[in-house]
Amino acid sequence: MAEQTTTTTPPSPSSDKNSKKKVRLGIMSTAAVTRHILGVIAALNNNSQNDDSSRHDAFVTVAAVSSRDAVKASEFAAKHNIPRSYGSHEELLADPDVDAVYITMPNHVHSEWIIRSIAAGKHVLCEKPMVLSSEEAARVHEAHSHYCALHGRTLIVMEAVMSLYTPQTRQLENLLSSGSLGQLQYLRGSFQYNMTRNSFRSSSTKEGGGSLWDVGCYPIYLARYLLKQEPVSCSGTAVWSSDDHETNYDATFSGTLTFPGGVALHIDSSLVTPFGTASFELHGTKGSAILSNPFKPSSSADGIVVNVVDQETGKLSTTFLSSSPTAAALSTTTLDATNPYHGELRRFCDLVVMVSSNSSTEEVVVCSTNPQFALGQAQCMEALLQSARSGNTVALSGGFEGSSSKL
Ligand SMILES: NC(=O)C1=CN([C@@H]2O[C@H](COP(=O)(O)OP(=O)(O)OC[C@H]3O[C@@H](n4cnc5c(N)ncnc54)[C@H](OP(=O)(O)O)[C@@H]3O)[C@@H](O)[C@H]2O)C=CC1
Ligand SMILES: O=C1OC[C@@H](O)[C@H](O)[C@H]1O
Repeated sequence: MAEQTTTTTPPSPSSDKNSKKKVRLGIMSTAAVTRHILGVIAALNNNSQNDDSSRHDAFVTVAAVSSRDAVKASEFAAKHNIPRSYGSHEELLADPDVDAVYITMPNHVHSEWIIRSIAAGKHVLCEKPMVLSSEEAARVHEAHSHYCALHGRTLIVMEAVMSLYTPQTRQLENLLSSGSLGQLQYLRGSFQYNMTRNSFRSSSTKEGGGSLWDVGCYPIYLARYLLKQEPVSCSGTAVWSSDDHETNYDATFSGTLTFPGGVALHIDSSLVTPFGTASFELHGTKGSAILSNPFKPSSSADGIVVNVVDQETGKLSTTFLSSSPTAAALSTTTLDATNPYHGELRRFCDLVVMVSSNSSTEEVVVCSTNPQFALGQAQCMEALLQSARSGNTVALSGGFEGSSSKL
């Protein structure tokens, strides 16, 4: 467990020429996943140079990068035009000109570095999964509450789940609140691919390896986010990578989570299918919504097919929610085709600026970035793995106090 330290002068986001706040981000590690956020930031910078409208203002800048290896850090910094590089994460945390960190290390060290970052007074965007157990979740929660109370300052700690920040997800929220699908009956989510490179993903499940932690988590995040509820029980089945319980991981996972009122979520995930697939479906008493690329939409054609049966005439109508102009045969509603990593980064930076300027923190309490959201997720993941190991259905306590109402 990291020692807690205190900061004397909390950093505050810098201002550009138009007095717009820019969050100064420090990237922790040279992981492959950083390419998504770096791509968004490069595009933002490019746009703001070529476009005077505030629509394209760069709201974030990468101030520094750290790695366990100073040479790697400096090469990464040179490649991506990052002003400062450090050969240790401690040095980055001591940089007063870093407001927030982006934690991209392997899963088993996330909670340690979140806690160290909080103690250094930094806002945190941490790659999923933020934590690997309820115990880690509770430690992060305690460190966060302790820091905020001691310093009278709100720190944002957000789990980087890009799927929650897409236009498709906004559209699903609208569909559910409109009631057009009727009473929800069940949801189904799937994410599989062929893991071709060696990584922490083939470490034991205790260390965050396996398909459930890597990709099976996405339909669970999305369902909890949309339903605004925590499941009450679950069961899971895995195809294990070996017979050694200490070191094996789930190469493939299938599970069912039951929410209050009996709504079921079926999930499956795999690291060993020959090609990648992903889908998410919601089925209600009046209709269904089917997404072909729900977690990481990448093109304008990644939309939602909504089938609704008219209760009086029995007639089925199909709508395709998409930004694709080729969907002319169906009744088409346009979605804004935004990069999911842009939505995620924008949300994080808006929250950092909001709490740094001491404006209302009410939104922080009710948004999906509340640390409670990660706590509820940790309970689901632990319970599913426990069920797959034991062969029993596992009861869930409904999440941490207030987690579902604060999504
Ligand atoms: N949201 C998304 O779309 C995606 C999210 N992810 C998440 O991002 C994270 C990183 O995944 P990925 O990019 O594939 O990872 P990589 O394997 O590419 O990189 C992880 C980095 O962490 C550092 N590292 C490696 N081992 C250790 C260790 N034992 N302790 C501390 N640091 C270590 C290394 O950086 P260095 O040598 O510089 O220290 C390494 O480059 C994971 O949590 C994953 O779940 C991954 C892919 C997509
Ligand atoms: O989080 C993730 O999402 C996309 C996958 O390709 C990747 O392996 C995983 O870590």
